[in-house]
Amino acid sequence: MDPRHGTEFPDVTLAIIAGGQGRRLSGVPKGLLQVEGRTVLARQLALSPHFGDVLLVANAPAPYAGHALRTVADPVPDKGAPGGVHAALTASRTRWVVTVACDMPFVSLESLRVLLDARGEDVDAVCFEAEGRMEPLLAVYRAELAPHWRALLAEDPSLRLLLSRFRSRVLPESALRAVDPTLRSLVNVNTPEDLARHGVSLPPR
Ligand SMILES: Nc1nc2c(ncn2[C@@H]2O[C@H](COP(=O)(O)OP(=O)(O)OP(=O)(O)O)[C@@H](O)[C@H]2O)c(=O)[nH]1
Repeated sequence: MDPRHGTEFPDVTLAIIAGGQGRRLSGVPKGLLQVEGRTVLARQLALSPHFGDVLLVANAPAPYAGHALRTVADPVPDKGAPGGVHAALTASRTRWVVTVACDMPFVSLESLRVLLDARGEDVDAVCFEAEGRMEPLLAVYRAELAPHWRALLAEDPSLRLLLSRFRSRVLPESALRAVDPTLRSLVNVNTPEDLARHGVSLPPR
């Protein structure tokens, strides 16, 4: 599929990063976790009409097969989330990529707009810092970083280290709170306790 035109962000791919093993949730495909009867993946895909393209990064794609999504695996395996972002940058057909982790059930379009509006010619990546932490899995990246990113993967870097190697714009918590007062877009669920706290359910057996 060619990148879609006539959308709000035709030069941006929405990349859902779902290549982890979800060990703290006994290996459940986290994109199939449910909120109010809808999977997290479906909630995130509801944002996709605003973007030029959409992409799923999953090393074990079978659980997501029903969605008929363009799906890629990590070209460099065993690098964790940095390898997932690399996969998205490599597979992108658009100039920019917005990454969303598949374990973030409450990502809003408004929060993505804040990130996307902070792009510029002198910027390679944009993310938020909130409650003292950067969140590089709700972030915008320039796709042409892919080869540089790949070279750095040899060092087994964290996402935060990678961001420090590029021209990254880190937006303050107040920028997100202006559109998302409780920072729900940044919630990610990793453990049974997280599921209970945020009203997220396991997929039906
Ligand atoms: N493509 C890709 N994505 C990954 C990889 N490791 C983690 N992720 C994704 O990165 C995000 C954050 O992952 P984590 O919570 O750190 O790891 P996880 O594998 O989901 O869960 P745990 O095994 O419990 O740590 C999720 O969206 C994962 O799907 C990987 O090796 N490749």
